[in-house]
Amino acid sequence: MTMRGAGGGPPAGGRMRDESVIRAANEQAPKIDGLWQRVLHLFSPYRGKIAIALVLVLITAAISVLPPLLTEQAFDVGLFPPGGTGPNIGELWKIVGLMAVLWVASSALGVVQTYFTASVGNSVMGDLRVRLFDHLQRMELAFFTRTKTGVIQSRLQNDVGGVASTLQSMITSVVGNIVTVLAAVVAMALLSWQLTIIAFVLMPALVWAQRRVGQVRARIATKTQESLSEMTAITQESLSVSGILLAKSFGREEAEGQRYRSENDRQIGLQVKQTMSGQTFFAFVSIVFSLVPAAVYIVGAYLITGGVDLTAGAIVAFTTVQTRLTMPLIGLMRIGLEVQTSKALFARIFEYLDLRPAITPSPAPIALDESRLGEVEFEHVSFRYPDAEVDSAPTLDDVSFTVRPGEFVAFVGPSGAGKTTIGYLVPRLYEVSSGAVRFAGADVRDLDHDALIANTGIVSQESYLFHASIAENLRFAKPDATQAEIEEACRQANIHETISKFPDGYETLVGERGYRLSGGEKQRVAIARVLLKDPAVLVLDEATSALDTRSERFVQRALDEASRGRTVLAIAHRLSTVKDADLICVIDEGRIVERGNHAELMARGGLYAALHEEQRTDVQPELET
Ligand SMILES: Nc1ncnc2c1ncn2[C@@H]1O[C@H](COP(=O)(O)OP(=O)(O)OP(=O)(O)O)[C@@H](O)[C@H]1O
Repeated sequence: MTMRGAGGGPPAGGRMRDESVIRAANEQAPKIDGLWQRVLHLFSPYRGKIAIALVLVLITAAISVLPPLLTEQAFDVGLFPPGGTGPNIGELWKIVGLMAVLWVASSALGVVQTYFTASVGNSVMGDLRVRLFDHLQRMELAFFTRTKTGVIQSRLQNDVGGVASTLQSMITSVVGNIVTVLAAVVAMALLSWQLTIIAFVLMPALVWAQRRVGQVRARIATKTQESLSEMTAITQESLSVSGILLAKSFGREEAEGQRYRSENDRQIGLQVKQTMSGQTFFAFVSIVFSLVPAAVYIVGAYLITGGVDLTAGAIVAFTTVQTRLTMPLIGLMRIGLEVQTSKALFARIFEYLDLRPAITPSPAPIALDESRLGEVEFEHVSFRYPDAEVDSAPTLDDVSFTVRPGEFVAFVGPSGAGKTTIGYLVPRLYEVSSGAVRFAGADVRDLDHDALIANTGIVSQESYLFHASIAENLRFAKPDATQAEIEEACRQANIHETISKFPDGYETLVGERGYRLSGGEKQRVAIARVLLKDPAVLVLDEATSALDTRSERFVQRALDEASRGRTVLAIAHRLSTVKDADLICVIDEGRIVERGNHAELMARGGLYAALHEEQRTDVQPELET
């Protein structure tokens, strides 16, 4: 059984408001339990590749320990053999040859290992992106009405993209560097344990400082990502066709540019702050490491004076290893810092992944009863939008009606009365607050969701087309539609002739959101699209509103034709389009205040008759011109 009612539903992720609002008050990264376990879990499908990469890392690391030890040999056996007999050239060649072989082998292994890490890192990032995309698609409509599109896009692109480098470096750089460092420490300890202590005496302090810097950077990273979100949102809003149209028609380009510039300035500031927050620390680390050889010479001198057996070769080899250790050690600290910083990004990604859709398909769905297909019933339905004030009047209040298969039921009433909302509740785009919506006799909350969607078609007030060809837009409804089917649907929607006249015909690109088409053309393509889907129940929300009188007549006829044998719930402003409806429900302030056919409602002399009169007198002057 699914949860009933918006109030009884899960604490919908949906409850989350626009992130700029939440974060303004709370600039911390979201708290996610078991964050690192979850990050590690992302790698589990790639265990095999990771194992290969790690083996390669270990081999490379093991190999890298040998050359410094060979350096000692080169000095103490090859160049300055005991006894002062001069260099032993034969031995030196062998040692140098072995060194060269080891360097070639370690570089070759490095290339192969990079392939494995890059492939795992990118695959994990790709999986995360797809998981997030799929998850967001399952979120209820209300989530999208309250969250800026750009903010959603930014989590997918900037946050997931931002952790990419960390994902890759986590696999090998961490393990690789740890192994290199450990091996080097072992080599150093073998050469002289006393000098090793000197070399690492400041390490604990550096690790502590690194953690502090990491925490600061994580906080800055959260702000940076929020700012990036905001920038994406501004770009998405201002540089979309609708946005640019609005800015141009109101002469607001400069103001929009200013909005972008000020967020951009904030972004630059944060990026610089983020980069600089680590710089001082790493400058300090570099100084410490650079001073170690000097300290080693001094301490070495004291040790030799004190009777400790230290050869020149051992000191040179020690400082060679120590210098070679510096880069991996700093690398490790950098990764540590990067991982801490990426925590903020991972937290943002998991925060979205943890959002629970307020509307979920029933776990035990009821199969659609084909014999009752076309029946739609509202049973004492009350509804309040999830974001509406709790004590506000409900958008729909105790709405009940029954539509039998093949009937044409119209919903009319003043603007904002709740007509569109009724249309949304049929395919369960929102959950009723109380009462029930029944489709083919079953509660939509219990019904097989795919069957419900497959048998419902909506032509909404604002028809949305993808930036693709007309044919591709139509095939969205039926991917395997033949050209003949497409043309037939377009003929019914009275758009075939128009499309045929376009130079590219059905291959014409409609432009972003269909802006290359006129309002009427776009509307008719949208109608053709739903006709191609051929659903048992059609919700027409002002489907003919964008059409001129002549075109409207054609489409109306087509819709009448398409409505035959189909249940239609028509939401209309123009009462002329619903005169022949089997039932007209007059909605006012969320309630059905009158119902009946046109003649009955006219005879009643109530709201419907008043609206009719209003429209008749409104239309009159237009007809006279
Ligand atoms: N996502 C939403 N969140 C909160 N309130 C909403 C939302 N969508 C609509 N409303 C409110 O619900 C009420 C009913 O809206 P609805 O779109 O159903 O009206 P309508 O009768 O179709 O109006 P119109 O004829 O102007 O299209 C309105 O007061 C509107 O402001």
